[in-house]
Amino acid sequence: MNKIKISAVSYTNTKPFLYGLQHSAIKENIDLSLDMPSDCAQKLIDNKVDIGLIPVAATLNLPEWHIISNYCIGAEGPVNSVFIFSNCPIEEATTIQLDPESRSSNNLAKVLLKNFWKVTPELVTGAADYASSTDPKTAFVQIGDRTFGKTEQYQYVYDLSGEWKKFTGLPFVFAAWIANKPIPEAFTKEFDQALRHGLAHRSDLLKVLPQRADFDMEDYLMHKLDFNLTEEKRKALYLFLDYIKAL
Ligand SMILES: C=C(O[C@@H]1C=C(C(=O)O)C=C[C@H]1O)C(=O)O
Repeated sequence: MNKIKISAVSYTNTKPFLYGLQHSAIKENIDLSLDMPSDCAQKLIDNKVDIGLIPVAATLNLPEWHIISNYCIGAEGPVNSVFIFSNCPIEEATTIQLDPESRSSNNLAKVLLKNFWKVTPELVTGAADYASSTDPKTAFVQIGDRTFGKTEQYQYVYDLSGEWKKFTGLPFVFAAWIANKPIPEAFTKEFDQALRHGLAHRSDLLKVLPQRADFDMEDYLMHKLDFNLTEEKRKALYLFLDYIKAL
């Protein structure tokens, strides 16, 4: 049998899933690569992989897509790794730099700016001074491990899934396991079992992950991230896609 090609996110948030895949027999049947989220999406769009843990916003660029797992990268409220960092209140920012590694959170920022904060700053992709501008009215979106320990460095910090919760009352799905073609059910069943195994062994994973004084890794992996793709999260996902389409 040809191996199923999979692209997964290279951040800490995906380590429980990797643990599960690496400790299950399914590892013999998959060809796994680790990529930044924007590249996971591009690989699935270009059909270089069959399945990706892709930013849900990128489904809008796929002619065919199937959610193949009951697990995701989500949050029931603040996630503690997806932020707008700013030196002024968000309502006063004139420029927002977007994160080149993100697809979902850049769009989440746009949805919140328009519909929740009701402001229209300039949005910049590929800023030369991304995340290092000294302009007091320039803020930036940032996701993943690069945000760890940064919440003390900026005067105004907006946790985007926390803000989404205030706006909609709903949880949020950043990324989901999505295929660009039908995948046999025997495989998806075994795949979900492997992911579940990884989630059940987060405490073992925490023992080997590097700890940092400025970030609560246990709280992040056990509580802030919520990996279950519940009905409410699916509802939030489709609502989010509707908001993106209306931008
Ligand atoms: C919670 C996170 O979720 C992520 C955010 C993504 C995005 O903005 O496109 C994509 C995948 C996830 O890794 C994070 O990266 O910190």
